[in-house]
Amino acid sequence: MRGFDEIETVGVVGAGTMGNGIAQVAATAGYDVLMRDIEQEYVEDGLAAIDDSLSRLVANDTITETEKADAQARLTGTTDLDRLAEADIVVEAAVEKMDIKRDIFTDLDDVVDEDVVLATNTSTLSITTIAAATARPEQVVGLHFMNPVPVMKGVEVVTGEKTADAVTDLAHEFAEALGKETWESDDKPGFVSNRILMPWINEGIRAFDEGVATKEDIDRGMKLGTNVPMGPLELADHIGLDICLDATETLHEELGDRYTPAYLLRRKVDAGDLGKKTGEGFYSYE
Ligand SMILES: NC(=O)c1ccc[n+]([C@@H]2O[C@H](COP(=O)([O-])OP(=O)(O)OC[C@H]3O[C@@H](n4cnc5c(N)ncnc54)[C@H](O)[C@@H]3O)[C@@H](O)[C@H]2O)c1
Repeated sequence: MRGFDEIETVGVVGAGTMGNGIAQVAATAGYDVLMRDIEQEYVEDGLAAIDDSLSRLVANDTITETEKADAQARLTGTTDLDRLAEADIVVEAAVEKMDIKRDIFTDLDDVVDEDVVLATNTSTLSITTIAAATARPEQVVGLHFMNPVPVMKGVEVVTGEKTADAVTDLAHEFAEALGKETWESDDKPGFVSNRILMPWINEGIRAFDEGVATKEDIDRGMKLGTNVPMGPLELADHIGLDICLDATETLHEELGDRYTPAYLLRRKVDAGDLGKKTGEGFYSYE
Protein backbone atom coordinates (compact mmCIF):
# COMPACT_ATOMS: atom_id res chain seq x y z
CA MET A 1 0.00 0.00 0.00
CA ARG A 2 1.21 3.53 -0.80
CA GLY A 3 1.90 5.11 2.58
CA PHE A 4 0.89 8.47 3.98
CA ASP A 5 4.41 9.89 3.45
CA GLU A 6 4.21 9.06 -0.25
CA ILE A 7 1.06 11.12 -0.85
CA GLU A 8 1.80 14.09 -3.11
CA THR A 9 -1.17 14.10 -5.46
CA VAL A 10 -4.78 13.78 -4.31
CA GLY A 11 -7.49 12.73 -6.76
CA VAL A 12 -11.01 13.99 -6.04
CA VAL A 13 -14.00 12.53 -7.87
CA GLY A 14 -16.87 15.04 -8.16
CA ALA A 15 -16.58 18.84 -8.19
CA GLY A 16 -19.87 19.53 -6.39
CA THR A 17 -20.44 20.88 -2.86
CA MET A 18 -18.22 18.31 -1.14
CA GLY A 19 -15.75 17.55 -3.94
CA ASN A 20 -14.72 21.16 -4.39
CA GLY A 21 -14.45 21.60 -0.61
CA ILE A 22 -12.19 18.53 -0.29
CA ALA A 23 -10.10 19.71 -3.28
CA GLN A 24 -9.76 23.13 -1.65
CA VAL A 25 -8.55 21.86 1.73
CA ALA A 26 -6.13 19.40 0.07
CA ALA A 27 -4.66 22.17 -2.13
CA THR A 28 -4.33 24.60 0.79
CA ALA A 29 -2.64 21.83 2.81
CA GLY A 30 0.06 21.67 0.09
CA TYR A 31 -1.04 18.70 -2.01
CA ASP A 32 -1.33 18.69 -5.80
CA VAL A 33 -5.00 18.04 -6.54
CA LEU A 34 -6.80 16.61 -9.56
CA MET A 35 -10.54 17.24 -9.33
CA ARG A 36 -12.59 15.25 -11.81
CA ASP A 37 -16.25 15.68 -12.82
CA ILE A 38 -18.21 14.35 -15.77
CA GLU A 39 -18.89 17.70 -17.54
CA GLN A 40 -16.56 20.67 -18.05
CA GLU A 41 -19.34 22.97 -16.78
CA TYR A 42 -19.39 21.18 -13.40
CA VAL A 43 -15.58 21.32 -13.19
CA GLU A 44 -15.69 25.06 -13.83
CA ASP A 45 -18.46 25.60 -11.27
CA GLY A 46 -16.32 23.70 -8.74
CA LEU A 47 -13.22 25.79 -9.50
CA ALA A 48 -15.30 28.98 -9.22
CA ALA A 49 -16.67 27.87 -5.83
CA ILE A 50 -13.10 27.29 -4.62
CA ASP A 51 -12.07 30.72 -5.90
CA ASP A 52 -14.96 32.33 -3.96
CA SER A 53 -14.19 30.37 -0.82
CA LEU A 54 -10.45 31.19 -0.93
CA SER A 55 -11.27 34.87 -1.56
CA ARG A 56 -13.38 34.89 1.61
CA LEU A 57 -10.43 33.40 3.53
CA VAL A 58 -8.18 36.17 2.16
CA ALA A 59 -10.78 38.82 3.03
CA ASN A 60 -10.86 37.71 6.67
CA ASP A 61 -7.07 37.34 6.86
CA THR A 62 -7.07 33.56 7.31
CA ILE A 63 -4.76 33.16 4.30
CA THR A 64 -2.74 35.60 2.16
CA GLU A 65 -3.24 36.36 -1.55
CA THR A 66 -0.03 34.41 -2.21
CA GLU A 67 -1.31 31.36 -0.33
CA LYS A 68 -4.53 31.55 -2.34
CA ALA A 69 -2.59 31.72 -5.62
CA ASP A 70 -0.29 28.86 -4.54
CA ALA A 71 -3.26 26.65 -3.65
CA GLN A 72 -4.93 27.38 -6.98
CA ALA A 73 -1.70 26.64 -8.85
CA ARG A 74 -1.71 23.15 -7.25
CA LEU A 75 -5.27 22.48 -8.38
CA THR A 76 -6.26 20.99 -11.74
CA GLY A 77 -9.85 20.44 -12.87
CA THR A 78 -10.50 17.75 -15.44
CA THR A 79 -13.17 15.60 -17.05
CA ASP A 80 -10.56 12.99 -17.96
CA LEU A 81 -10.81 9.95 -15.69
CA ASP A 82 -7.36 8.73 -16.85
CA ARG A 83 -5.69 11.75 -15.21
CA LEU A 84 -6.46 10.12 -11.85
CA ALA A 85 -3.68 7.64 -12.66
CA GLU A 86 -1.36 10.30 -11.18
CA ALA A 87 -3.08 10.17 -7.76
CA ASP A 88 -1.49 8.79 -4.57
CA ILE A 89 -4.91 8.71 -2.85
CA VAL A 90 -8.40 9.25 -4.28
CA VAL A 91 -11.42 10.66 -2.43
CA GLU A 92 -14.72 10.07 -4.19
CA ALA A 93 -17.49 12.65 -3.63
CA ALA A 94 -19.96 11.99 -6.45
CA VAL A 95 -23.70 11.59 -6.02
CA GLU A 96 -25.12 9.41 -3.23
CA LYS A 97 -26.29 6.50 -5.42
CA MET A 98 -24.89 3.02 -4.87
CA ASP A 99 -24.91 1.98 -8.55
CA ILE A 100 -23.05 5.15 -9.57
CA LYS A 101 -20.49 4.81 -6.76
CA ARG A 102 -19.87 1.15 -7.60
CA ASP A 103 -19.32 2.04 -11.29
CA ILE A 104 -16.93 4.83 -10.26
CA PHE A 105 -14.94 2.47 -8.01
CA THR A 106 -14.72 -0.18 -10.73
CA ASP A 107 -13.35 2.50 -13.10
CA LEU A 108 -10.95 3.83 -10.45
CA ASP A 109 -9.70 0.31 -9.80
CA ASP A 110 -8.68 0.08 -13.49
CA VAL A 111 -7.11 3.53 -13.74
CA VAL A 112 -5.42 4.15 -10.38
CA ASP A 113 -2.20 2.31 -9.36
CA GLU A 114 -3.02 -0.85 -7.45
CA ASP A 115 -1.28 0.20 -4.22
CA VAL A 116 -3.30 3.43 -3.90
CA VAL A 117 -6.05 3.88 -1.27
CA LEU A 118 -9.53 4.71 -2.58
CA ALA A 119 -11.73 6.63 -0.12
CA THR A 120 -15.41 7.51 -0.38
CA ASN A 121 -17.16 10.50 1.14
CA THR A 122 -20.49 8.64 1.22
CA SER A 123 -22.91 9.86 3.92
CA THR A 124 -24.76 6.59 4.41
CA LEU A 125 -23.93 3.94 1.82
CA SER A 126 -22.08 0.76 2.73
CA ILE A 127 -18.30 1.02 2.37
CA THR A 128 -18.19 -2.78 2.13
CA THR A 129 -20.58 -2.83 -0.87
CA ILE A 130 -18.68 -0.03 -2.63
CA ALA A 131 -15.35 -1.76 -1.91
CA ALA A 132 -16.65 -5.03 -3.39
CA ALA A 133 -16.79 -3.31 -6.81
CA THR A 134 -12.96 -3.26 -6.77
CA ALA A 135 -10.19 -5.83 -6.65
CA ARG A 136 -8.69 -3.99 -3.63
CA PRO A 137 -11.46 -3.99 -0.97
CA GLU A 138 -8.87 -3.86 1.85
CA GLN A 139 -7.70 -0.51 0.44
CA VAL A 140 -11.16 1.11 0.41
CA VAL A 141 -12.22 3.26 3.36
CA GLY A 142 -14.85 5.88 4.25
CA LEU A 143 -13.58 9.43 4.65
CA HIS A 144 -16.73 11.35 5.51
CA PHE A 145 -16.12 15.10 5.46
CA MET A 146 -18.72 17.51 6.83
CA ASN A 147 -20.26 20.43 4.94
CA PRO A 148 -18.87 23.09 4.40
CA VAL A 149 -15.56 21.21 4.22
CA PRO A 150 -13.24 24.22 4.67
CA VAL A 151 -15.10 25.23 7.85
CA MET A 152 -16.10 21.99 9.56
CA LYS A 153 -13.38 20.37 11.68
CA GLY A 154 -14.68 16.84 11.84
CA VAL A 155 -14.09 13.88 9.53
CA GLU A 156 -15.64 10.47 10.17
CA VAL A 157 -13.40 7.53 9.21
CA VAL A 158 -15.52 4.51 8.29
CA THR A 159 -14.11 0.99 8.21
CA GLY A 160 -15.60 -1.54 5.81
CA GLU A 161 -15.67 -5.27 6.42
CA LYS A 162 -12.33 -5.72 4.63
CA THR A 163 -10.63 -2.36 5.27
CA ALA A 164 -7.05 -3.05 6.43
CA ASP A 165 -5.95 -1.46 9.72
CA ALA A 166 -3.09 0.31 7.93
CA VAL A 167 -5.62 1.90 5.56
CA THR A 168 -7.77 3.09 8.48
CA ASP A 169 -4.63 4.58 10.07
CA LEU A 170 -3.72 6.31 6.81
CA ALA A 171 -7.26 7.76 6.55
CA HIS A 172 -6.94 9.33 10.04
CA GLU A 173 -3.46 10.64 9.25
CA PHE A 174 -4.50 12.11 5.89
CA ALA A 175 -7.57 13.86 7.39
CA GLU A 176 -5.35 15.30 10.13
CA ALA A 177 -2.90 16.56 7.50
CA LEU A 178 -5.84 18.50 6.03
CA GLY A 179 -6.32 20.18 9.42
CA LYS A 180 -9.22 17.96 10.53
CA GLU A 181 -10.03 15.93 13.63
CA THR A 182 -11.41 12.43 13.22
CA TRP A 183 -13.58 9.81 14.83
CA GLU A 184 -14.19 6.27 13.67
CA SER A 185 -17.35 4.35 12.85
CA ASP A 186 -18.06 0.80 11.81
CA ASP A 187 -19.75 0.35 8.42
CA LYS A 188 -23.34 0.39 9.75
CA PRO A 189 -26.10 2.44 8.03
CA GLY A 190 -25.60 6.19 8.50
CA PHE A 191 -22.43 5.57 10.56
CA VAL A 192 -22.41 7.67 13.76
CA SER A 193 -23.27 11.07 12.30
CA ASN A 194 -26.14 10.54 9.86
CA ARG A 195 -27.77 7.69 11.74
CA ILE A 196 -28.55 10.26 14.43
CA LEU A 197 -28.71 13.51 12.41
CA MET A 198 -31.02 12.43 9.55
CA PRO A 199 -33.94 11.29 11.76
CA TRP A 200 -33.64 14.63 13.60
CA ILE A 201 -33.90 16.57 10.31
CA ASN A 202 -36.68 14.28 9.06
CA GLU A 203 -38.70 14.80 12.25
CA GLY A 204 -38.25 18.58 11.92
CA ILE A 205 -39.70 18.40 8.39
CA ARG A 206 -42.60 16.26 9.60
CA ALA A 207 -43.30 18.66 12.47
CA PHE A 208 -43.42 21.56 9.98
CA ASP A 209 -45.63 19.62 7.54
CA GLU A 210 -48.00 18.61 10.34
CA GLY A 211 -48.37 22.24 11.50
CA VAL A 212 -46.66 21.93 14.87
CA ALA A 213 -45.05 25.36 14.36
CA THR A 214 -43.79 27.66 11.60
CA LYS A 215 -40.50 26.67 10.01
CA GLU A 216 -38.86 29.67 11.66
CA ASP A 217 -40.12 28.61 15.09
CA ILE A 218 -39.04 25.01 14.61
CA ASP A 219 -35.51 26.23 13.78
CA ARG A 220 -35.51 28.86 16.56
CA GLY A 221 -36.86 26.37 19.07
CA MET A 222 -34.12 23.85 18.37
CA LYS A 223 -31.38 26.51 18.30
CA LEU A 224 -32.46 28.29 21.46
CA GLY A 225 -33.69 25.17 23.21
CA THR A 226 -30.85 22.78 22.48
CA ASN A 227 -27.94 25.08 21.62
CA VAL A 228 -27.33 23.75 18.08
CA PRO A 229 -26.04 26.28 15.52
CA MET A 230 -28.75 25.51 12.93
CA GLY A 231 -32.29 24.17 13.19
CA PRO A 232 -33.36 21.09 11.20
CA LEU A 233 -34.97 22.92 8.25
CA GLU A 234 -32.11 25.38 7.80
CA LEU A 235 -29.61 22.55 8.05
CA ALA A 236 -31.56 20.45 5.50
CA ASP A 237 -31.43 23.37 3.01
CA HIS A 238 -27.73 23.71 3.68
CA ILE A 239 -26.97 20.01 3.13
CA GLY A 240 -29.27 19.73 0.07
CA LEU A 241 -32.73 18.18 0.26
CA ASP A 242 -31.83 15.57 -2.37
CA ILE A 243 -28.87 14.45 -0.23
CA CYS A 244 -31.13 14.31 2.85
CA LEU A 245 -33.72 12.25 0.94
CA ASP A 246 -31.12 9.81 -0.43
CA ALA A 247 -29.60 9.39 3.04
CA THR A 248 -32.98 8.92 4.72
CA GLU A 249 -34.06 6.41 2.07
CA THR A 250 -30.91 4.36 2.71
CA LEU A 251 -31.56 4.41 6.46
CA HIS A 252 -35.20 3.44 5.83
CA GLU A 253 -34.20 0.51 3.61
CA GLU A 254 -31.59 -0.71 6.07
CA LEU A 255 -33.18 0.06 9.44
CA GLY A 256 -36.93 0.07 8.89
CA ASP A 257 -40.01 2.22 9.24
CA ARG A 258 -38.79 4.64 11.91
CA TYR A 259 -36.65 6.19 9.12
CA THR A 260 -39.43 6.66 6.48
CA PRO A 261 -38.63 9.96 4.64
CA ALA A 262 -41.05 12.78 5.44
CA TYR A 263 -43.67 13.30 2.72
CA LEU A 264 -42.75 17.00 2.39
CA LEU A 265 -39.06 16.15 1.91
CA ARG A 266 -39.89 13.92 -1.08
CA ARG A 267 -42.30 16.53 -2.51
CA LYS A 268 -39.72 19.34 -2.34
CA VAL A 269 -37.12 17.14 -4.07
CA ASP A 270 -39.68 16.17 -6.76
CA ALA A 271 -40.32 19.92 -7.31
CA GLY A 272 -36.57 20.56 -7.76
CA ASP A 273 -36.34 22.72 -4.63
CA LEU A 274 -33.17 21.23 -3.16
CA GLY A 275 -32.23 23.99 -0.68
CA LYS A 276 -29.42 26.53 -0.94
CA LYS A 277 -27.91 25.01 -4.06
CA THR A 278 -31.06 25.69 -6.16
CA GLY A 279 -31.97 28.93 -4.34
CA GLU A 280 -35.18 27.46 -2.93
CA GLY A 281 -35.78 24.92 -0.17
CA PHE A 282 -37.64 25.47 3.07
CA TYR A 283 -36.32 29.04 2.83
CA SER A 284 -35.52 31.22 -0.19
CA TYR A 285 -31.93 32.21 -1.02
CA GLU A 286 -30.70 34.99 -3.32
N1 LIG B 1 -23.92 17.83 0.97
C1 LIG B 1 -23.53 17.44 2.18
O1 LIG B 1 -23.79 18.11 3.20
C2 LIG B 1 -22.71 16.18 2.35
C3 LIG B 1 -22.03 15.98 3.55
C4 LIG B 1 -21.22 14.84 3.70
C5 LIG B 1 -21.15 13.90 2.66
N2 LIG B 1 -21.84 14.12 1.50
C6 LIG B 1 -21.71 13.11 0.43
O2 LIG B 1 -20.77 13.60 -0.51
C7 LIG B 1 -21.13 13.13 -1.81
C8 LIG B 1 -21.27 14.31 -2.74
O3 LIG B 1 -22.32 15.16 -2.24
P1 LIG B 1 -22.45 16.67 -2.75
O4 LIG B 1 -23.33 17.35 -1.78
O5 LIG B 1 -21.12 17.22 -3.06
O6 LIG B 1 -23.26 16.45 -4.11
P2 LIG B 1 -23.35 17.42 -5.37
O7 LIG B 1 -24.59 17.04 -6.08
O8 LIG B 1 -23.12 18.84 -4.97
O9 LIG B 1 -22.06 17.00 -6.26
C9 LIG B 1 -21.91 15.73 -6.84
C10 LIG B 1 -21.03 15.89 -8.07
O10 LIG B 1 -20.64 14.60 -8.53
C11 LIG B 1 -20.61 14.63 -9.94
N3 LIG B 1 -20.60 13.29 -10.48
C12 LIG B 1 -21.63 12.45 -10.71
N4 LIG B 1 -21.18 11.31 -11.26
C13 LIG B 1 -19.83 11.44 -11.38
C14 LIG B 1 -18.80 10.60 -11.90
N5 LIG B 1 -19.07 9.41 -12.41
N6 LIG B 1 -17.53 11.06 -11.85
C15 LIG B 1 -17.26 12.28 -11.35
N7 LIG B 1 -18.19 13.12 -10.87
C16 LIG B 1 -19.46 12.69 -10.88
C17 LIG B 1 -21.82 15.47 -10.29
O11 LIG B 1 -21.73 15.96 -11.64
C18 LIG B 1 -21.75 16.58 -9.23
O12 LIG B 1 -20.98 17.69 -9.69
C19 LIG B 1 -22.38 12.27 -1.65
O13 LIG B 1 -21.99 10.93 -1.50
C20 LIG B 1 -22.97 12.82 -0.35
O14 LIG B 1 -23.78 11.90 0.30
C21 LIG B 1 -22.60 15.24 1.31
